[in-house]
Amino acid sequence: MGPHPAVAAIRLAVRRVLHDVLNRHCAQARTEPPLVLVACSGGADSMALASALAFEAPRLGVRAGGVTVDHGLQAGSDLRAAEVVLRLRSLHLDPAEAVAVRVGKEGGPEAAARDARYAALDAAAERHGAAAVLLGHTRDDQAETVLLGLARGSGTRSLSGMAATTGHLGRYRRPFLGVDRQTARTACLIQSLPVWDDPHNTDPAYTRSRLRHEGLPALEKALGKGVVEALARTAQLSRDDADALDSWAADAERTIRGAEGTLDVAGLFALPPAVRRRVLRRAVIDAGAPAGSLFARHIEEVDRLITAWRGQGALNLPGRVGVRRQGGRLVIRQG
Ligand SMILES: Nc1ncnc2c1ncn2[C@@H]1O[C@H](COP(=O)(O)OP(=O)(O)OP(=O)(O)O)[C@@H](O)[C@H]1O
Repeated sequence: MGPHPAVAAIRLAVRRVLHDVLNRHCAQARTEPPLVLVACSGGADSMALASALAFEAPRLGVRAGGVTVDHGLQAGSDLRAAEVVLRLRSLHLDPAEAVAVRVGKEGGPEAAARDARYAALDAAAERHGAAAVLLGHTRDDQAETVLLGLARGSGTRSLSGMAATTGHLGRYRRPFLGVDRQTARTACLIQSLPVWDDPHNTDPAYTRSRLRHEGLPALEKALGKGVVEALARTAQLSRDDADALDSWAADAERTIRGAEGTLDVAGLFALPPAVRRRVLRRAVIDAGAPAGSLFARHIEEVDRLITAWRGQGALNLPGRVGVRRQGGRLVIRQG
């Protein structure tokens, strides 16, 4: 008898990614087997991921380990991290380690914890020479990300949600973007994997938690099942659109950029708005604005300097970046 369908589904998802990691590794003419780490919070999604990695890796000649990050935000978080390490070891993942981080305040508590976590995962990947780090984001997480983007009035890039492959040299992989959360949970149950339920995930103080427990169920009630799948599909379609527009913008930019920090207004004006906004966003980031603090409304303000005000106009953006219209040029500079 084969494995339970939920277990088969998570293993297949991981196998696909490992094949890809192996192909890339071989293309680099490496002789030693690649190391793949799972980023594990101890929650159901990443425990299911750890179990599938532990099962598939030895069959494909891949070394597998795990890292858990202790954000130090709750009492006893160090004990929990130590327990996650024991669980990873019991799956024969080696290395298995806990990394403690200091969470700053920049951008709010959730963003600060995320930044600290990725910095720690990057450092762990470098330390161990890992070819890839697996993250347990599921299709439901993807649907939530798309809905949050819609509610904020975001463009196609934000609506494309999380990428399956991302980070330095495509280090981060999300094998479960096509797997729903219930499947991951069932796989944990079937395999008797102990999981830790993060209280933040059910705390109505958090937007994502309200969306998960109230918003999406209400949508499904109104529109029928399949909303999560449809939103995840929207993410993929938006990603394709955003990639195409990005490459159009990169081409356009070459002809529109003048001396350092200037753009040709007539050239910008001739572009379709979606392409123009991309060129502007890149120019503003290049001038020193932090990408994370730059929202669609900022770029719309810059855009209005080109489309609505003829001749003059100036504005200030995050990162002390100033934009001013000077005749036929848009000057974007920090300072
Ligand atoms: N403390 C942590 N240590 C290591 N990896 C983490 C940690 N927190 C999150 N991750 C990684 O990021 C992924 C997404 O985490 P997030 O908390 O947003 O989602 P989740 O749906 O609650 O996942 P999980 O059930 O695995 O906790 C996790 O599946 C895991 O791979």
